[in-house]
Amino acid sequence: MAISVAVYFAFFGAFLYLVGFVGEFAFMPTHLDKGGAAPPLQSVIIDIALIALFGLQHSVMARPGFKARITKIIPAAMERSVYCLATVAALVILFAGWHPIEGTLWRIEGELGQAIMNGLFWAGFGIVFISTWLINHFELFGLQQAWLNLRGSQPSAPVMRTPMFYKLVRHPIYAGFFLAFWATATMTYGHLLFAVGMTIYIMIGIAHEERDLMNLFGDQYAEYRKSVGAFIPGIGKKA
Ligand SMILES: C[S@@+](CC[C@H](N)C(=O)[O-])C[C@H]1O[C@@H](n2cnc3c(N)ncnc32)[C@H](O)[C@@H]1O
Repeated sequence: MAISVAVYFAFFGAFLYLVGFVGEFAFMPTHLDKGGAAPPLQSVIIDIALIALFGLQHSVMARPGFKARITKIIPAAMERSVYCLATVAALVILFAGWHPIEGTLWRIEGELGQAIMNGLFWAGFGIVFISTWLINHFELFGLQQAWLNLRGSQPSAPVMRTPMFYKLVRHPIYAGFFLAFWATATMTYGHLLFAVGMTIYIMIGIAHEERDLMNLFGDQYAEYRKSVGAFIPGIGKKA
């Protein structure tokens, strides 16, 4: 339980850092436009490697086969916390190792345009945060599993949830991340590389996640895919 609480706060800290990192707040020690210096090609290679490391950790450790193997070594009640801890490690490596790439794809000069982009950025991270509560915040970050274990209870069977945003789209967390990553008044090449890399990773991750959800919830999830869009209401329904 103590480990899970510590991991929860570490994860929360990493999430807050991510907001400042993507938002490129001046007071951050590093952000998408502030970090190590290297020639452009070297920076691109380093950044792609950092995104790939995060993507691999996040995808491989989320699969049922990996969970089955790791719970032979660690207690099942700790599995999600270990996953979150590994995510924190991958994020810290990315935050520390990021190399900005000079050059700008677009820059919005007008105050209204900047305010709109800023609003979309905050809306994106807001949607992510709220959506974690709509699924099950404490279960997503491993606290519920540790708490039940402490009380000697077994976790109940997984439940498919479709409240609020989930009635409109199947992936509000990922839609929120897309908004937060792409909505910027100044799109530098470094920011662009991050947004493209994370978008590719999420799209690959979704294919695996939906396959797992189909196996877990069967017809219930199949019906959901038929009637609810992926990121934008009504778009991306799957027969
Ligand atoms: C990081 S969350 C992302 C959830 C969703 N793809 C989204 O973008 O909002 C991934 C976890 O949510 C679970 N999950 C996804 N959709 C769900 C739903 N409708 N009900 C319950 N759990 C869900 C997956 O099994 C996985 O453990």
